[in-house]
Amino acid sequence: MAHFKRRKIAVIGAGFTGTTTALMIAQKELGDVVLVDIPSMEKPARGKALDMLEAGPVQKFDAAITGTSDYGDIEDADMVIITAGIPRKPGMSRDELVETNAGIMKDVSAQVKKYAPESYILILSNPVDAMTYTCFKETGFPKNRVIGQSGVLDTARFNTFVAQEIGVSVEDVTGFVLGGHGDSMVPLVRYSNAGGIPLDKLIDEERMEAIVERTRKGGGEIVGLLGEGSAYYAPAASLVQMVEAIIKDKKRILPSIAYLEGEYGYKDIYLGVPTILGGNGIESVIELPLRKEEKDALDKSAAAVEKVISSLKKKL
Ligand SMILES: NC(=O)c1ccc[n+]([C@@H]2O[C@H](COP(=O)([O-])OP(=O)(O)OC[C@H]3O[C@@H](n4cnc5c(N)ncnc54)[C@H](O)[C@@H]3O)[C@@H](O)[C@H]2O)c1
Ligand SMILES: O=C(O)C[C@H](O)C(=O)O
Repeated sequence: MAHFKRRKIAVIGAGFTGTTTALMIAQKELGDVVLVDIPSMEKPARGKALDMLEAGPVQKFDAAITGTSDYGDIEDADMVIITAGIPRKPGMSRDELVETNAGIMKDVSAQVKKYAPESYILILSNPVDAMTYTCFKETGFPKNRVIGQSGVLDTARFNTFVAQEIGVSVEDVTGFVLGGHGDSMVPLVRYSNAGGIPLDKLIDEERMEAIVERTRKGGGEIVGLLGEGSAYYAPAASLVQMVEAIIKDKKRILPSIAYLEGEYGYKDIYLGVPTILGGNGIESVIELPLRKEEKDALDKSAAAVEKVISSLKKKL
């Protein structure tokens, strides 16, 4: 007889992005959440989990949320979201986090491989393209189950700025951002629209270029304003959209950091591309024809990611 159970979703790193993601998952009743942090942070992780749990009766959600430092508690998780790692400080690039966060990513990946070998992994820790590559190599999981988040967030930023510029609902704006999660990411204006209307019919070239530039530097803008730490509300919302696409087998067209084996002309790299996200994780990568200037911009972004990955390859 069938016995239905809630999904088990592990969130590694009980900091700003991890806890915000956990709360949003619970609010949407996507599954029970296990929040994991290092032993010295176990008590705060348990405290935050309990606090969120107690929001359930008010907000009317049923989801168990627990905090722990014991990786045994993620056993047989259906999905693992990795947010463990340090954020950048004002003036730093994400790539400067690579040494510290690669060490953390290796440790976490080994634990996920041991305790949740069938899980789908979503990675947030920066520099996220290279961290997703690290997790892929360390776990040996198939590429459809190791997925990085950046494009949903970068597109959300682009959509926000476009909607503000033309004074319309964010719901009507569909942006499109390709490439690595760095300042050379590639917002593709030609494939973006508002209510189906191409953006060049609504926004002049100079204003559009300013929006593209602001999108590229969107993470840094928030790092500068916060003074300490980096963005977490929109990153968490972006992760949750990807979790939902997979758990509900929605087959959404969303940008993911995917392992490429020849798509767009790149091999053995993780990079942001349009994908179909469904019950099997990344079910396919959508390849689009690019104009020369678009492909040049993507090449530049891929080269920046490749440089960070190469620095890690010797140690993987
Ligand atoms: N890809 C993106 O779009 C995106 C967006 C936002 C943040 N980020 C990145 O996500 C990471 C986390 O950001 P944050 O704001 O949550 O930082 P944070 O400092 O608030 O939280 C990170 C947590 O990870 C924990 N941690 C460290 N090592 C661990 C380990 N081995 N196991 C379990 N937990 C461990 C820390 O104790 C801390 O609680 C950063 O690297 C940040 O740059 C990426
Ligand atoms: O900017 C950062 O360092 C965090 C994250 O990658 C973001 O884009 O908000």
